[in-house]
Amino acid sequence: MENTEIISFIEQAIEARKNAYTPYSHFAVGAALLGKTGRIYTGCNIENAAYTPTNCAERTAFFKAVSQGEHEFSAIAIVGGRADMTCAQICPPCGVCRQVMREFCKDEFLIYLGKQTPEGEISYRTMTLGQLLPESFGPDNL
Ligand SMILES: O=c1ccn([C@H]2C[C@H](O)[C@@H](CO)O2)c(=O)[nH]1
Ligand SMILES: [Zn+2]
Repeated sequence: MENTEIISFIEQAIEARKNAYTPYSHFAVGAALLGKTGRIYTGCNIENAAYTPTNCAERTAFFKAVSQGEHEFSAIAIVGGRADMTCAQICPPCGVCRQVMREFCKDEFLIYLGKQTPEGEISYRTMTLGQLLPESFGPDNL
């Protein structure tokens, strides 16, 4: 993906973040997941009064995609921050989401950690799954 494509990919994560359901943490996260078919699946975090059933934005995107028959992915964009603010700082995926990524993606899977200034300027850091989850346990280990 070239830079302008990555920016519009991150914009889709920013748009998905608007649907985050976060009455407990007030921390809203959005994700956009690019399947190898070219389709994009978005997700937001969805919290729960019992707390532990909470689903992260990244897993929402993965589970939507898999439930629609897509199993191979190239990249994910993630943005997050206080619900009443723009995502001014990057939001790395939690360990559970990294492991869910590992189920469907190899070390080369691209993770764009986006952020946006209150003025609207978007920037990002590019990481791979191999960097965020080294020496991982995956389907090949069984
Ligand atoms: O990468 C992350 C980190 C946190 N969260 C959610 C879980 C919870 O709803 C809130 C605070 O942890 O943010 C995500 O969706 N993705
Ligand atoms: Zn997570």
